[in-house]
Amino acid sequence: MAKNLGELRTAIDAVDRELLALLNRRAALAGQVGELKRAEGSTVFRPEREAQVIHGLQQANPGPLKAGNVATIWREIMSACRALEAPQRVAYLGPAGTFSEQAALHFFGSSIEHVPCVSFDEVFHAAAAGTADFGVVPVENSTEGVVTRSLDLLLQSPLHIVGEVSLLVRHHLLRLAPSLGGIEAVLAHPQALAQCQGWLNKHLPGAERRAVASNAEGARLAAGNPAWAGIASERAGSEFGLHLAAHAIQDDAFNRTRFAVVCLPQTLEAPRASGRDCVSLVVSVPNRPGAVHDILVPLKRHGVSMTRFESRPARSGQWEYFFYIDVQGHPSQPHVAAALQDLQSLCAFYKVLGTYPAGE
Ligand SMILES: C=C(O[C@@H]1C=C(C(=O)O)C=C[C@H]1O)C(=O)O
Repeated sequence: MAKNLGELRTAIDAVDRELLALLNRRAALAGQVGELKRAEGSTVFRPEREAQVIHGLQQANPGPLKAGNVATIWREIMSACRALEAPQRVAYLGPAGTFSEQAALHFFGSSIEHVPCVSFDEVFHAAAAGTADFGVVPVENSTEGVVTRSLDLLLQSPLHIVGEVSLLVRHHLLRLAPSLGGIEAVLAHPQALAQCQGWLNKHLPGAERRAVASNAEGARLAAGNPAWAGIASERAGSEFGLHLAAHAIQDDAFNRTRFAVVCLPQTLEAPRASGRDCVSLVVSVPNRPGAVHDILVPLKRHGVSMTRFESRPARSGQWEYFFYIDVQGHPSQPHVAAALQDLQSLCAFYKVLGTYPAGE
């Protein structure tokens, strides 16, 4: 016979008590693992182990919970377990409500200490100087291409990449009024203005476009002037009490941004193989015919897939370039190690930016 509401709620309360006991048992076990790791001098946070935990549970999941729900729930459980040791301090381009913050929460879960910064340079500086344990910076957008400042900073910095996050980026037009009338200026980060230029040309051709340090900063300013609008996330809208005057105004419905998680090598050594890994490199080759072709040959020869190839001027004034290359796999796999070794022997400059579990 079907249970009534009261009986169902009593059953749910009983399950919640069981879950609570199990979660605390899990937290105590994670704490013991932490003690063991500290005793042997290794770092507590292991992103590749967490990626495996989530992947394993998704495989074992009989439903009705969806795979995405399983990931979200366990990311939070593991975040809470880690924070019992010491909350991780994570730097990102602030203020609250930026996509960088969203990426940080996606990667670390919400049991973190927020270190919002005013620029990408400051994010790198905070993580390198130790005022933050990790930094999260955008590296690439599916509409606008690379985030050049982040790539330049990665090249110069002692930080390495230990993880990546890919976020679907939906931009909304946010302002004090719920409609489009009377907007004189639209304030946002240059990347967001560029990702929405088609929509702005069509719907707000007369409005000035003003570049500001972040989208959330644009939203904050729009909250102080009824003739201004910001382009930012829904979260930034609620943070500053703004209406969504227009929903999802990015020109590409599938607009995504990829973020890198960076830290000093002593904060977290390179993650071990998770089974779905990526190596990011930056190299330069001597300026001679065929040199760029040559660096791709070892990858082909050893059967290593390249998922990214970008160039940036080397600023030598000589039309020389740095090449940013991502390959699939982990250097502990012999074919990956052999390909990287051959590639390195051809390069005038070679730096591994990081080895990390591939984001979804
Ligand atoms: C408990 C561990 O340490 C940390 C916490 C984890 C967890 O809560 O499952 C997983 C990996 C580490 O980041 C572990 O390595 O198993």
